[in-house]
Amino acid sequence: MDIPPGRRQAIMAMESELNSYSKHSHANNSRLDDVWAPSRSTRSVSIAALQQGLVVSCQAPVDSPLHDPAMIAALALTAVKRGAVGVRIDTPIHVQAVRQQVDVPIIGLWKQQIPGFEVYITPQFHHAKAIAEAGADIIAIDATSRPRPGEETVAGLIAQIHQQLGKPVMADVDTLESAIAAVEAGADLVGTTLYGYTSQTQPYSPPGFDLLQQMVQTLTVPVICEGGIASPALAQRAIELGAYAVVVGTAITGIDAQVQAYCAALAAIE
Ligand SMILES: CC(=O)N[C@H](C=O)[C@@H](O)[C@H](O)[C@H](O)COP(=O)(O)O
Repeated sequence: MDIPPGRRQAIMAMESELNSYSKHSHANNSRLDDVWAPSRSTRSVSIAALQQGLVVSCQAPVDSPLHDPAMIAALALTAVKRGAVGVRIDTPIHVQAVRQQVDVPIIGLWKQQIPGFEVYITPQFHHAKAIAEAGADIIAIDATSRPRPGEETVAGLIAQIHQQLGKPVMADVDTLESAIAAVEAGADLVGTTLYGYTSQTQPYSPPGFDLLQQMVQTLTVPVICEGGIASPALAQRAIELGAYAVVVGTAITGIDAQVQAYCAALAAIE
C-alpha cells in the first residue's frame, strides 16, 4: 500500500519520538536522570505538531532595536496568534522571554562566533544546555562537516543533548552528506538551514529545493525547509516537495534586512 509522503513523515516522526523517549528511559545514569528529570516531565514536545505548518524564525541582528527579549517575544506571540505552529529563537534570554508567551514548540539555538571556527549555530554542548534550560523544546545545532572546537563531534553533541538534556535535535545542514551523517548520529529533524552558507554550497542561494528533495527521498526523519523562503508560494512549494514543515525568518520578521533591501533598491535608481 502506498503511504502518502506527508503521512509517512508523520509516522516516522512519531517513531523517532518514541525511539528518543525510550532511549532516555533506558538511560542508566541516575545522577543525570535526577538532574534532568524535572525539565523532561514539565514539557514533552510533539514534533508531530509541526507537520505541514509554518515555523517563524524570530531573530534580529545584534545592533537592531528588535534584538531585545520583549521585542522578540512580541514577534513570536504575534506569529503564533496568526497561525504559526512553532518558532525558532536565538539566544537564551530570548528563548526564556518567548517561553513565557507561547506554548508551541520552540526550536532554540545560540549563535556564537568562536575564533578559528566557522560553525556558529549552537556550536558546543554548553550552548545547547543554556538553550534547553531557557525553555527550548528542540535544540538546533550546526551539523555540517566543518571542524568544531574542542573534542566535540556532531555525533557526540547529539548524544549529549539526548542523554543529558532530554531534548530532540534539529540538525542544520548544507549538503546531503552532512544530512545523512546527522541522521546516522541520531538527529531527530534535519533542516536545509545552511544551504548556501558554507564554502561547499556558497555558489548556491537558498531555498535549497534540490537539497530538500534529495533529503526527503533519502532520510528517515522529518526534513525541514529553512532558508530563503521569501513568499507564501515558496512555502507551499516546499511542502509539496515533501518538507515536513517550513521555517521562515527574514520574509516575515526581518525588518532590518527588508528595509535595507528596499532602500538599496531605491538608492540604485539613476
Ligand atoms: C544561515 C543562518 O544563520 N540562519 C539562521 C538560523 O537560525 C537565521 O538567521 C535565518 O533567519 C533562518 O534560518 C531563516 O532563514 P530566512 O531568514 O532566510 O527565512
